[in-house]
Amino acid sequence: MNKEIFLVASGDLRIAANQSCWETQDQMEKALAAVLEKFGYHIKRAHAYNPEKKHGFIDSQRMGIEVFKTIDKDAPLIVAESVWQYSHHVLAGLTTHRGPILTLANFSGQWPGLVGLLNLNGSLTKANVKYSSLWSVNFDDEFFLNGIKSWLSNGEINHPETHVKSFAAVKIPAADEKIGRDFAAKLKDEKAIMGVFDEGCMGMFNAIVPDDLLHATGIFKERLSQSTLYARMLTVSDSDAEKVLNWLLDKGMKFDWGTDDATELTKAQTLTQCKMYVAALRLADEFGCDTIGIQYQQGLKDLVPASDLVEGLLNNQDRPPVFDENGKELYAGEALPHFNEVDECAGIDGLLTYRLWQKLGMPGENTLHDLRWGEHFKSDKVDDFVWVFEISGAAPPAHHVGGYAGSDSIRQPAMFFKFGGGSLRGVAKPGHLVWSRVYVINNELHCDLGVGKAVELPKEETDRRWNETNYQWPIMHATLDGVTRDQMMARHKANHIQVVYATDEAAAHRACRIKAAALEELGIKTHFCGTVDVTGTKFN
Ligand SMILES: C[C@H](O)[C@@H](O)[C@@H](O)C(=O)CO
Repeated sequence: MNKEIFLVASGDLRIAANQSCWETQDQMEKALAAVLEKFGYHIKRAHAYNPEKKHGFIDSQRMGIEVFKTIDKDAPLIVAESVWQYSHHVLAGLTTHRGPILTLANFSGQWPGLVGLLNLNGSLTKANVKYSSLWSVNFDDEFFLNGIKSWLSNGEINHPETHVKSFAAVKIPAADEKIGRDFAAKLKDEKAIMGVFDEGCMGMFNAIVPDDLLHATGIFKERLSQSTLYARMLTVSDSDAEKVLNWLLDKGMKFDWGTDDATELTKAQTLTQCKMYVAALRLADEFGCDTIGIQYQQGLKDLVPASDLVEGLLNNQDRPPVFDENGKELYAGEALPHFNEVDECAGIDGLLTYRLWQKLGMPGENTLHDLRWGEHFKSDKVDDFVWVFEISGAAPPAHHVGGYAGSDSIRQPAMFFKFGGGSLRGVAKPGHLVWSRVYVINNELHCDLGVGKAVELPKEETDRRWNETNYQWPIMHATLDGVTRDQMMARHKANHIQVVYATDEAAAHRACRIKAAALEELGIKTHFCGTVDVTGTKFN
């Protein structure tokens, strides 16, 4: 391989995020350069630090296109990430790059860099761009060194996928298959509407499902606008907003209110969020939506506080009642599954899972999380690699220890959310899980799924993990059965992962099989990851 390797770093659109994260990115690039020098390779940054902006990231699609004009198309190229990044900043350039591409991140939770890497990988996969990927805590471990040697000598890294079994290659019990297929056939026949409040959040190309692929599942998009949502918020009365807030306070939910609008959560911000909650349900009802996604970024973030509290409430079956202007209760007694950051892949999954779980007699509340980071943890209750699943919004209080009373709302970090607003935060209760992810590859919908557990960690460890990441956001301590950290990182084609609880371990395995059959019936090719009891013999 050419001894000179180009490096690009895609960043956020929000200048405050790019400035806050620059130091970490710079340190990471220096550590990487030192390792590559040892192997006789030299890094050439394709874009310089910008002293006026005070960061060295590609911060727009236009800038990315201009930077790629200066890169030799046949040269080896590393996309190095230690921050949350917008994939479309570099996607255009990467689609026409001919040399070997390596996407790489430091395995750290400080900023959502791993989340950015996984989004980029999912986006490149959907765009049919060939790439290799690597991650490392200090760039000195065997896994990383073997990977980088392989890339430097062959221009590629092949991560084994021995933990994956495709649905087409196994035989699940006929009774499970029938339940899943019958359920999905009905869903497909009856059809469903996915309300999309402004498509394409934060450059997440992988999160946009092409309409023709979606239509084949029986789901159709209703393209809605966040401008309409804002206009509708203006029509919600103060007393309707107060009723929502009082309902939450009566349930015991806590709000970390202060008085400084710029740095603290204020009651006024929370009340605006309550108006958004009411407006979202009224609009969803008006358009007959079965699920909705509000992106918040690009547009709404410049007008009002964050949508995160709203998203968590919508995803919970027990939630403040909302009425239309004629007094009819909307979606009475039901959640309105919400896909955070308008991640349409999660939207398909969230809707199907909510309804299927109810059919199976289990609570249907589910959510996406970011696959944020993780570390091995050993105690008398767990000895495993424990992931930090964490997301700014969308986690339903039903997932939290103590429900509403165990949940609180903390001001969103100013670097991402200048108008504040609170989260709906809690610690996910211990229990058995089914995890999944729908993604696009070769212009087809696929889904990986498996089983795992939300585990209990000591309070100090929860606090440590929160402080290493975003203490404002809901957290789940998750272990994945039969899938190692590196298998997960190598295979997962998205920044998000969907999770739902099952009543016990046997139910998790059975529901995972049934869900796979349902997805197959919708035309989504499924793949069991890890030690799923596909034959249904382990728990008899
Ligand atoms: C606020 C941040 O940009 C987050 O939205 C980001 O880390 C994500 O959640 C990406 O999925």
